[in-house]
Amino acid sequence: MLAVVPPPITVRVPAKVNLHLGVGDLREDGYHDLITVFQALSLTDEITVAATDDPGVEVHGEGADAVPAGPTNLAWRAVEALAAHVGRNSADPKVRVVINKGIPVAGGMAGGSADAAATLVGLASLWKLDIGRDELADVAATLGSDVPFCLHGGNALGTGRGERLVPVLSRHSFHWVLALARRGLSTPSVFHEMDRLRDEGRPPRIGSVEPVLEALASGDPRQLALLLGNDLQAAAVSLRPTLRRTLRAGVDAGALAGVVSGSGPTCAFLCESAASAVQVAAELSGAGVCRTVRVAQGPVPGAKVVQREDQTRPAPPPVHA
Ligand SMILES: C[C@@](CO)(OP(=O)(O)O)[C@H](O)COP(=O)(O)OP(=O)(O)OC[C@H]1O[C@@H](n2ccc(N)nc2=O)[C@H](O)[C@@H]1O
Ligand SMILES: Nc1ncnc2c1ncn2[C@@H]1O[C@H](COP(=O)(O)OP(=O)(O)O)[C@@H](O)[C@H]1O
Repeated sequence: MLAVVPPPITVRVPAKVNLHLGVGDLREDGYHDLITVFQALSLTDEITVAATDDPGVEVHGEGADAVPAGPTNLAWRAVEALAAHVGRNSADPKVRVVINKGIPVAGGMAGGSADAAATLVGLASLWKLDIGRDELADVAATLGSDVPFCLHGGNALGTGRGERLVPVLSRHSFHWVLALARRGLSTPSVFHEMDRLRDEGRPPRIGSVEPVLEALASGDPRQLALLLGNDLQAAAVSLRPTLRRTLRAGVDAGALAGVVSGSGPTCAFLCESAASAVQVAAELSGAGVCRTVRVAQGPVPGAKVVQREDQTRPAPPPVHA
């Protein structure tokens, strides 16, 4: 009898920006306690998981060369973790993962975490698992601090390492311009640099989170712009001093405010409207302060299976007169 091979599953997953990233002291386990407000943005990766006799990971798209295609890829670690969790053979999971990157690599936008979250959602569907989002989030948290939020999407308040989430309501969409850098920054190095700067007595810590939650609820981008804050920003700028110029250029171009996204080096600029974001993006891309710019909006949903009719279709062949 012929075995029925399930069709491949494609999952779309968003990047994140931290609207507020308050970092506590270094813990004994090497992590820092965080109080953060995440927002999921319409800058996405697409992951396809398929049953196969030729297992492995393929990476395509922007920055693919900088992403490991072997067992250290976070998506592959997600395959192994979920297989082990549900009692499948994690040493030979017979799965192929194809990653299409749209999220900048090592950009402080949770690209690797997004791929891990998408892989969990894809495999739950491919393997027809009877597993709830909470159980999936527990597996996600073993893979990285940001992975649960990539499953969750929307807006959320993150505590602990960032893995404990409470949904946060917001009104309206917010419009962003993202300035992508030529080279990434390593997350652990930025946390180390922040500890070093604190040992030297600098810099001041950001304010409390409550006003940020109120601004999100109000939906007023001007109110939110005044409150964007990131305790890792000074460390990212210390390691990459050109970011100071990028942050200034975005505001000069008409953004309401700019902030380094997570551990950087991507800079995120909050704009008044969709039209303003397009204008800011055009001006910023001519300013020579970043590799490229993207326009995005948030919040958007977390990792989600792409229904067949929504899948990115190949471009139609050119029509000749
Ligand atoms: C800084 C943030 C903010 O959202 O995002 P990114 O800039 O990476 O996107 C996250 O906390 C990153 O989360 P993630 O990228 O999943 O980090 P993990 O793999 O869990 O940890 C990588 C390393 O970062 C440091 N780390 C991470 C999280 C945390 N709360 N405290 C830490 O000190 C530790 O040195 C850890 O070994
Ligand atoms: N699927 C993946 N996508 C991107 N990076 C990955 C992936 N798997 C492992 N990595 C590694 O994780 C590092 C951090 O990348 P990423 O998650 O994109 O950035 P950040 O932690 O700044 O949000 C990269 O330098 C890369 O080597």
